[in-house]
Amino acid sequence: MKQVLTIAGSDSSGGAGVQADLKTITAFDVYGASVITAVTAQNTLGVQGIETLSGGFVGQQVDSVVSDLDFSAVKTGMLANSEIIQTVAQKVKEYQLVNLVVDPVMVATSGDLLLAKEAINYLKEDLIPLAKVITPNLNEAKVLTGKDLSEDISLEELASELHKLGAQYVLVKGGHQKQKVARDLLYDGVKFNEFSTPRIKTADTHGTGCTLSSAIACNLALGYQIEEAVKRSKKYITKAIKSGCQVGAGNNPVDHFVSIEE
Ligand SMILES: Nc1ncnc2c1ncn2[C@@H]1O[C@H](COP(=O)(O)OP(=O)(O)O)[C@@H](O)[C@H]1O
Ligand SMILES: Cc1ncc(COP(=O)(O)OP(=O)(O)O)c(N)n1
Repeated sequence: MKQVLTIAGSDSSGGAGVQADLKTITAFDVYGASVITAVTAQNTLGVQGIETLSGGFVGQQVDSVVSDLDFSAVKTGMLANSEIIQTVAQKVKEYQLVNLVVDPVMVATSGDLLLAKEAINYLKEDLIPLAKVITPNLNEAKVLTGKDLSEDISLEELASELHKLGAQYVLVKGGHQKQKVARDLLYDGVKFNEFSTPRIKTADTHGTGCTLSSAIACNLALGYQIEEAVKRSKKYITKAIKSGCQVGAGNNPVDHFVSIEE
Protein backbone atom coordinates (compact mmCIF):
# COMPACT_ATOMS: atom_id res chain seq x y z
CA MET A 1 0.00 0.00 0.00
CA LYS A 2 1.37 3.43 -0.96
CA GLN A 3 1.89 5.83 1.96
CA VAL A 4 1.36 9.60 2.09
CA LEU A 5 2.30 11.98 4.91
CA THR A 6 0.37 15.13 5.68
CA ILE A 7 2.02 17.87 7.74
CA ALA A 8 -0.82 20.22 8.67
CA GLY A 9 -3.10 21.65 11.32
CA SER A 10 -6.08 19.97 12.96
CA ASP A 11 -9.58 21.26 12.13
CA SER A 12 -11.89 20.21 14.97
CA SER A 13 -14.89 20.33 12.62
CA GLY A 14 -13.30 17.65 10.43
CA GLY A 15 -13.78 19.46 7.10
CA ALA A 16 -10.32 20.91 6.47
CA GLY A 17 -6.75 20.41 7.72
CA VAL A 18 -5.39 17.03 8.74
CA GLN A 19 -8.88 15.53 9.01
CA ALA A 20 -9.70 16.42 5.39
CA ASP A 21 -6.28 15.17 4.30
CA LEU A 22 -6.64 11.77 5.97
CA LYS A 23 -10.19 11.30 4.63
CA THR A 24 -8.97 12.14 1.12
CA ILE A 25 -5.97 9.85 1.41
CA THR A 26 -8.27 7.04 2.58
CA ALA A 27 -10.65 7.71 -0.33
CA PHE A 28 -7.73 7.08 -2.70
CA ASP A 29 -6.96 3.80 -0.94
CA VAL A 30 -3.58 5.12 0.19
CA TYR A 31 -2.21 4.84 3.75
CA GLY A 32 -2.15 8.23 5.50
CA ALA A 33 0.09 9.39 8.37
CA SER A 34 -0.05 12.84 9.97
CA VAL A 35 2.29 15.32 11.61
CA ILE A 36 0.28 17.98 13.46
CA THR A 37 1.55 21.57 13.41
CA ALA A 38 -1.31 23.31 15.24
CA VAL A 39 -4.69 22.55 16.73
CA THR A 40 -7.58 24.82 15.78
CA ALA A 41 -10.88 25.20 17.58
CA GLN A 42 -12.92 25.48 14.40
CA ASN A 43 -16.36 24.81 13.02
CA THR A 44 -18.19 25.53 9.78
CA LEU A 45 -18.71 29.15 10.93
CA GLY A 46 -15.06 30.03 11.53
CA VAL A 47 -11.95 29.56 13.66
CA GLN A 48 -12.44 30.29 17.36
CA GLY A 49 -8.92 29.49 18.61
CA ILE A 50 -5.47 28.22 17.64
CA GLU A 51 -2.74 26.49 19.69
CA THR A 52 0.51 25.99 17.79
CA LEU A 53 3.01 23.22 18.54
CA SER A 54 6.72 23.97 18.86
CA GLY A 55 8.98 23.50 15.83
CA GLY A 56 10.94 20.95 17.86
CA PHE A 57 7.90 18.77 18.45
CA VAL A 58 6.81 19.02 14.81
CA GLY A 59 10.32 17.83 13.90
CA GLN A 60 10.10 14.98 16.42
CA GLN A 61 6.86 13.77 14.84
CA VAL A 62 8.53 13.79 11.41
CA ASP A 63 11.50 11.83 12.81
CA SER A 64 9.12 9.23 14.31
CA VAL A 65 7.14 8.52 11.16
CA VAL A 66 9.94 8.83 8.61
CA SER A 67 12.21 6.45 10.54
CA ASP A 68 9.50 3.79 10.33
CA LEU A 69 7.11 4.37 7.43
CA ASP A 70 7.92 4.82 3.73
CA PHE A 71 6.33 7.83 2.06
CA SER A 72 5.81 8.13 -1.69
CA ALA A 73 4.51 11.71 -1.29
CA VAL A 74 4.24 14.40 1.37
CA LYS A 75 1.75 17.24 1.58
CA THR A 76 1.98 20.37 3.72
CA GLY A 77 -0.98 22.49 4.79
CA MET A 78 -1.24 24.95 7.70
CA LEU A 79 2.31 25.52 8.97
CA ALA A 80 1.40 28.43 11.28
CA ASN A 81 4.77 30.16 11.68
CA SER A 82 8.37 30.52 10.49
CA GLU A 83 9.82 28.12 13.10
CA ILE A 84 7.63 25.28 11.82
CA ILE A 85 8.33 26.14 8.17
CA GLN A 86 12.08 26.04 8.80
CA THR A 87 11.80 22.72 10.66
CA VAL A 88 9.72 21.13 7.90
CA ALA A 89 12.11 22.37 5.18
CA GLN A 90 15.09 21.01 7.09
CA LYS A 91 13.40 17.60 7.54
CA VAL A 92 12.41 17.42 3.86
CA LYS A 93 16.07 17.92 2.95
CA GLU A 94 17.46 15.64 5.69
CA TYR A 95 15.22 12.72 4.69
CA GLN A 96 15.13 13.58 0.97
CA LEU A 97 11.34 13.39 0.98
CA VAL A 98 9.92 13.13 -2.54
CA ASN A 99 6.77 14.40 -4.28
CA LEU A 100 6.36 17.35 -1.90
CA VAL A 101 3.02 19.13 -2.43
CA VAL A 102 2.99 22.53 -0.71
CA ASP A 103 -0.45 24.05 -0.14
CA PRO A 104 0.54 27.52 1.12
CA VAL A 105 -2.37 27.86 3.55
CA MET A 106 -2.62 31.44 4.85
CA VAL A 107 -6.25 32.28 5.56
CA ALA A 108 -9.36 30.13 6.08
CA THR A 109 -12.41 30.84 3.90
CA SER A 110 -13.94 32.34 7.05
CA GLY A 111 -11.21 35.02 6.94
CA ASP A 112 -9.25 33.72 9.94
CA LEU A 113 -5.45 33.92 9.70
CA LEU A 114 -3.67 30.52 9.69
CA LEU A 115 -0.11 31.72 8.98
CA ALA A 116 1.84 34.48 10.72
CA LYS A 117 2.55 37.34 8.27
CA GLU A 118 6.27 37.26 9.08
CA ALA A 119 6.38 33.62 7.92
CA ILE A 120 5.59 34.30 4.26
CA ASN A 121 9.21 34.93 3.27
CA TYR A 122 10.27 31.65 4.94
CA LEU A 123 7.64 29.84 2.89
CA LYS A 124 9.04 31.44 -0.27
CA GLU A 125 12.71 30.96 0.50
CA ASP A 126 12.92 27.72 2.49
CA LEU A 127 10.03 25.43 1.55
CA ILE A 128 8.64 26.31 -1.88
CA PRO A 129 11.97 25.66 -3.68
CA LEU A 130 11.80 22.04 -2.42
CA ALA A 131 8.30 21.43 -3.79
CA LYS A 132 7.25 19.27 -6.69
CA VAL A 133 4.13 21.42 -6.90
CA ILE A 134 2.64 24.35 -4.99
CA THR A 135 -1.13 24.88 -4.94
CA PRO A 136 -1.96 28.49 -3.98
CA ASN A 137 -5.45 29.90 -4.36
CA LEU A 138 -5.82 33.30 -6.00
CA ASN A 139 -5.19 35.35 -2.85
CA GLU A 140 -2.28 33.19 -1.72
CA ALA A 141 -0.75 33.57 -5.20
CA LYS A 142 -1.08 37.36 -4.93
CA VAL A 143 0.48 37.45 -1.44
CA LEU A 144 3.39 35.25 -2.55
CA THR A 145 4.07 37.51 -5.54
CA GLY A 146 3.66 40.74 -3.55
CA LYS A 147 0.51 41.85 -5.39
CA ASP A 148 -2.34 43.80 -3.93
CA LEU A 149 -5.36 41.56 -3.25
CA SER A 150 -7.60 43.95 -5.19
CA GLU A 151 -5.34 43.80 -8.25
CA ASP A 152 -6.89 42.26 -11.37
CA ILE A 153 -4.21 39.89 -12.59
CA SER A 154 -4.40 36.76 -14.74
CA LEU A 155 -3.70 33.26 -13.49
CA GLU A 156 -1.05 33.02 -16.24
CA GLU A 157 0.86 36.03 -14.91
CA LEU A 158 0.65 34.78 -11.32
CA ALA A 159 1.80 31.28 -12.28
CA SER A 160 4.76 32.66 -14.27
CA GLU A 161 5.91 34.80 -11.36
CA LEU A 162 5.39 32.03 -8.82
CA HIS A 163 7.41 29.55 -10.86
CA LYS A 164 10.47 31.75 -10.28
CA LEU A 165 10.33 30.79 -6.58
CA GLY A 166 11.75 27.39 -7.52
CA ALA A 167 8.97 24.79 -7.30
CA GLN A 168 8.92 22.34 -10.20
CA TYR A 169 5.23 23.04 -10.93
CA VAL A 170 2.76 25.73 -9.92
CA LEU A 171 -0.98 25.12 -9.79
CA VAL A 172 -2.87 28.39 -9.29
CA LYS A 173 -6.46 27.70 -8.25
CA GLY A 174 -9.16 29.98 -9.55
CA GLY A 175 -11.84 28.64 -7.21
CA HIS A 176 -12.43 32.08 -5.72
CA GLN A 177 -12.75 33.90 -9.05
CA LYS A 178 -16.22 35.23 -9.73
CA GLN A 179 -16.57 33.43 -13.05
CA LYS A 180 -18.83 30.72 -14.38
CA VAL A 181 -15.97 28.24 -14.48
CA ALA A 182 -13.69 27.02 -11.69
CA ARG A 183 -10.42 27.28 -13.61
CA ASP A 184 -7.08 26.07 -12.28
CA LEU A 185 -3.82 26.59 -14.15
CA LEU A 186 -0.75 24.33 -14.02
CA TYR A 187 2.59 25.77 -15.13
CA ASP A 188 5.92 23.99 -15.51
CA GLY A 189 7.97 27.01 -16.55
CA VAL A 190 7.24 26.43 -20.25
CA LYS A 191 3.63 25.51 -20.89
CA PHE A 192 0.29 26.15 -19.26
CA ASN A 193 -2.18 23.35 -18.69
CA GLU A 194 -5.74 24.36 -17.87
CA PHE A 195 -8.21 22.41 -15.73
CA SER A 196 -11.72 23.86 -15.85
CA THR A 197 -15.12 22.74 -14.62
CA PRO A 198 -18.42 24.60 -14.44
CA ARG A 199 -18.62 26.48 -11.12
CA ILE A 200 -20.93 24.77 -8.64
CA LYS A 201 -23.27 27.26 -6.98
CA THR A 202 -22.55 26.63 -3.31
CA ALA A 203 -20.93 28.19 -0.25
CA ASP A 204 -20.10 24.73 1.05
CA THR A 205 -16.43 24.69 0.08
CA HIS A 206 -14.83 24.28 3.51
CA GLY A 207 -11.60 22.35 3.02
CA THR A 208 -11.54 22.33 -0.79
CA GLY A 209 -7.88 23.38 -0.97
CA CYS A 210 -6.75 20.80 1.61
CA THR A 211 -8.70 18.11 -0.20
CA LEU A 212 -7.34 18.97 -3.66
CA SER A 213 -3.70 19.09 -2.51
CA SER A 214 -4.03 15.78 -0.65
CA ALA A 215 -5.59 14.19 -3.73
CA ILE A 216 -2.66 15.41 -5.84
CA ALA A 217 -0.20 13.94 -3.31
CA CYS A 218 -2.05 10.59 -3.47
CA ASN A 219 -2.04 10.52 -7.26
CA LEU A 220 1.68 11.32 -7.37
CA ALA A 221 2.26 8.55 -4.81
CA LEU A 222 0.26 6.20 -7.03
CA GLY A 223 2.66 6.95 -9.89
CA TYR A 224 0.68 9.39 -12.05
CA GLN A 225 2.55 12.18 -13.83
CA ILE A 226 1.65 15.66 -12.61
CA GLU A 227 -0.87 16.52 -15.40
CA GLU A 228 -2.79 13.29 -14.85
CA ALA A 229 -2.50 13.65 -11.06
CA VAL A 230 -4.08 17.12 -11.22
CA LYS A 231 -6.75 15.96 -13.70
CA ARG A 232 -7.80 13.07 -11.46
CA SER A 233 -7.74 15.30 -8.36
CA LYS A 234 -9.81 18.03 -10.00
CA LYS A 235 -12.40 15.44 -11.01
CA TYR A 236 -12.50 14.19 -7.40
CA ILE A 237 -12.84 17.64 -5.75
CA THR A 238 -15.58 18.60 -8.21
CA LYS A 239 -17.59 15.50 -7.33
CA ALA A 240 -16.90 16.03 -3.61
CA ILE A 241 -18.16 19.67 -3.75
CA LYS A 242 -21.25 18.61 -5.72
CA SER A 243 -22.12 15.93 -3.19
CA GLY A 244 -21.34 18.04 -0.08
CA CYS A 245 -21.87 17.28 3.62
CA GLN A 246 -24.66 19.22 5.36
CA VAL A 247 -23.32 18.96 8.90
CA GLY A 248 -23.13 22.51 10.29
CA ALA A 249 -24.71 25.95 10.11
CA GLY A 250 -21.93 27.69 8.14
CA ASN A 251 -19.74 26.81 5.15
CA ASN A 252 -20.07 23.05 5.10
CA PRO A 253 -17.36 20.63 4.03
CA VAL A 254 -17.18 18.53 0.91
CA ASP A 255 -18.08 14.85 0.77
CA HIS A 256 -14.71 13.11 0.85
CA PHE A 257 -16.12 9.67 0.23
CA VAL A 258 -17.48 10.13 -3.27
CA SER A 259 -16.20 7.56 -5.74
CA ILE A 260 -12.83 8.43 -7.25
CA GLU A 261 -13.79 6.53 -10.40
CA GLU A 262 -15.60 8.08 -13.43
N1 LIG B 1 -17.77 26.56 -6.44
C1 LIG B 1 -16.88 25.74 -7.00
N2 LIG B 1 -17.23 24.95 -8.04
C2 LIG B 1 -16.35 24.10 -8.61
N3 LIG B 1 -15.08 23.99 -8.20
C3 LIG B 1 -14.65 24.76 -7.17
C4 LIG B 1 -15.52 25.67 -6.51
N4 LIG B 1 -14.83 26.29 -5.53
C5 LIG B 1 -13.58 25.79 -5.56
N5 LIG B 1 -13.46 24.89 -6.57
C6 LIG B 1 -12.27 24.11 -6.90
O1 LIG B 1 -11.79 23.52 -5.69
C7 LIG B 1 -10.37 23.44 -5.72
C8 LIG B 1 -9.80 24.16 -4.51
O2 LIG B 1 -9.77 25.53 -4.82
P1 LIG B 1 -10.01 26.72 -3.82
O3 LIG B 1 -11.36 26.59 -3.19
O4 LIG B 1 -9.73 27.95 -4.59
O5 LIG B 1 -8.88 26.44 -2.74
P2 LIG B 1 -8.70 27.00 -1.26
O6 LIG B 1 -9.58 26.15 -0.38
O7 LIG B 1 -7.25 26.82 -1.02
O8 LIG B 1 -9.14 28.42 -1.27
C9 LIG B 1 -9.96 24.03 -7.06
O9 LIG B 1 -9.84 22.99 -8.02
C10 LIG B 1 -11.11 24.96 -7.41
O10 LIG B 1 -11.22 25.25 -8.79
C1 LIG C 1 -6.46 23.46 10.17
C2 LIG C 1 -6.84 24.09 8.87
N1 LIG C 1 -6.00 23.98 7.83
C3 LIG C 1 -6.33 24.55 6.64
C4 LIG C 1 -7.50 25.24 6.50
C5 LIG C 1 -7.85 25.90 5.20
O1 LIG C 1 -8.45 24.98 4.40
P1 LIG C 1 -8.64 25.22 2.86
O2 LIG C 1 -8.97 23.94 2.24
O3 LIG C 1 -7.49 25.95 2.26
O4 LIG C 1 -9.79 26.23 2.76
P2 LIG C 1 -11.05 26.54 3.65
O5 LIG C 1 -11.38 25.41 4.53
O6 LIG C 1 -10.70 27.76 4.40
O7 LIG C 1 -12.06 26.72 2.58
C6 LIG C 1 -8.36 25.32 7.60
N2 LIG C 1 -9.55 25.95 7.50
N3 LIG C 1 -8.02 24.74 8.79
